[in-house]
Amino acid sequence: MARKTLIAGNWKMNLNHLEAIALVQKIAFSLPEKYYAKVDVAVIPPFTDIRSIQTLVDGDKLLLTYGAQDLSPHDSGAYTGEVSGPMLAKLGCTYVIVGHSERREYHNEGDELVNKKVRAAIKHGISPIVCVGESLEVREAGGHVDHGCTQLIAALKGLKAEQVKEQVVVAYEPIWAIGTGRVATPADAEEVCKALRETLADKYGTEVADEVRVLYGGSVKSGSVGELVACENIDGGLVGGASLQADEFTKLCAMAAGGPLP
Ligand SMILES: O=C[C@H](O)COP(=O)(O)O
Repeated sequence: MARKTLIAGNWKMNLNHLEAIALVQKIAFSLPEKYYAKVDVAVIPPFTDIRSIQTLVDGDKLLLTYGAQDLSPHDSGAYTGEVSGPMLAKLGCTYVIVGHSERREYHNEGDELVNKKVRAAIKHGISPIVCVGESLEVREAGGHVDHGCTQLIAALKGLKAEQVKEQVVVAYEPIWAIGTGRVATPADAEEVCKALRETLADKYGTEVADEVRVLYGGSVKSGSVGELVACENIDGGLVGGASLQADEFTKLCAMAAGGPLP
């Protein structure tokens, strides 16, 4: 079992391409290269920033990777406003977020569409960061574990074990913790992340489940990431607000790698 910690910064609908360049440069400048041996760092900007970030990463041989926040289930055609897997692959995206609760809620994305998007990502060699997570109502009713596991099974429907093992990243994001400042306790996050891994083991075998990275997301900060990634089944963070500030994000990545910045 050799799962490398992943910190992915989901910028959501923030920062134009000039601001994106400035932030990536600051991150690259502030996070010494040695930390990348212990933690994979990714930025997930709006579509309009990706080309600028690609140029920066390629040109300066930066060690961080990048991805997109969504993709179309279709490869091309008359789908106004959509961005396809082949387009993202051509831009060198390593990851794409699929099934984020904000897309499920504001764009009515259901399990079937999430599954199609996951398959589109895999088909084009992009790792889907598959988000699952319950509302406060579901948690208070005690249904959080079942909810996350059911969402995960639906999202991965039709995938081969090899594809899950090599390409899928899972993110447990309880909706009540997103953007609220109310981070889940390590024990609460670990409970669900462990159950998600067990679900993967039941369906695809332990060899697969042991390789898949399961992240936690929801108000993760530099002060909380250490105890989260210390949990056996939490392999990193999907970070929203804290990924928009270079100082906080680099500190967070360093803490996830096991030590503070020098
Ligand atoms: O994708 C990221 C999550 O929605 C977490 O956002 P947050 O760190 O601002 O709570």
